[in-house]
Amino acid sequence: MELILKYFPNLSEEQISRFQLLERLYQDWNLKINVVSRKDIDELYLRHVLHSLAIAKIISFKDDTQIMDVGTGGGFPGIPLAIMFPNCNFHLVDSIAKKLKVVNEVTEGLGLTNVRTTHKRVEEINETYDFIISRAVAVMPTFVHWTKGKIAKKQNNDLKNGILYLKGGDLSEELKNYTTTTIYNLSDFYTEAFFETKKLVHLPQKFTK
Ligand SMILES: C[S@@+](CC[C@H](N)C(=O)[O-])C[C@H]1O[C@@H](n2cnc3c(N)ncnc32)[C@H](O)[C@@H]1O
Repeated sequence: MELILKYFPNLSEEQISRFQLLERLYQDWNLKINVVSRKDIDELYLRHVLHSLAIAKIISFKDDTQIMDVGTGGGFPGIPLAIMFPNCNFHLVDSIAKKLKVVNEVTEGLGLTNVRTTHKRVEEINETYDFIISRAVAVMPTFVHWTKGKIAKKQNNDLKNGILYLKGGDLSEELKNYTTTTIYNLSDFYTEAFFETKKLVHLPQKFTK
């Protein structure tokens, strides 16, 4: 938890208690339904929470921003961001029901009212969002194809509506067709070795049509 406060020192009491509660909730639920690897549970705050919150290092979502987390798995990056932005709406989607069971239990345990979940493939979702967030789900061309037409035209935030994708490694080949993409190195935000090769990609709306 100190790790979170190191990079996000201005959290409210409610946010701090929710972030603290996360560890126990994931430990408990992970014993029943394994959605996070053992090693990752031991380093939940580093590998999952802080990693998810990298998105909050480049954007402070305005109130009422609509966000979909595609392939949320156990709730990342959606859950930490829903704690961070309690006045934004998060739609967490995954094609595997048992993962969403954990997400629903954690959401309830935290008392979050800004999270809903849907058990579907993202291709079957017919809504629009200001931002589509994701981590480790598909290569970018596939992801762009799946999420086509799901970004709202109206802009409410300083950053252009679009995809915010957490990725690792060399992205030059995968992103060569998306020329106005911005790639953020997470090592610019965080000093831990885990983030050395990690990136956050922002693909603005016009490339997601
Ligand atoms: C490697 S896991 C990543 C989970 C989570 N985002 C994280 O970073 O911890 C990929 C997840 O994407 C989901 N997924 C893959 N293709 C999908 C699709 N077309 N629609 C919805 N979910 C999908 C899988 O069920 C799985 O839970």
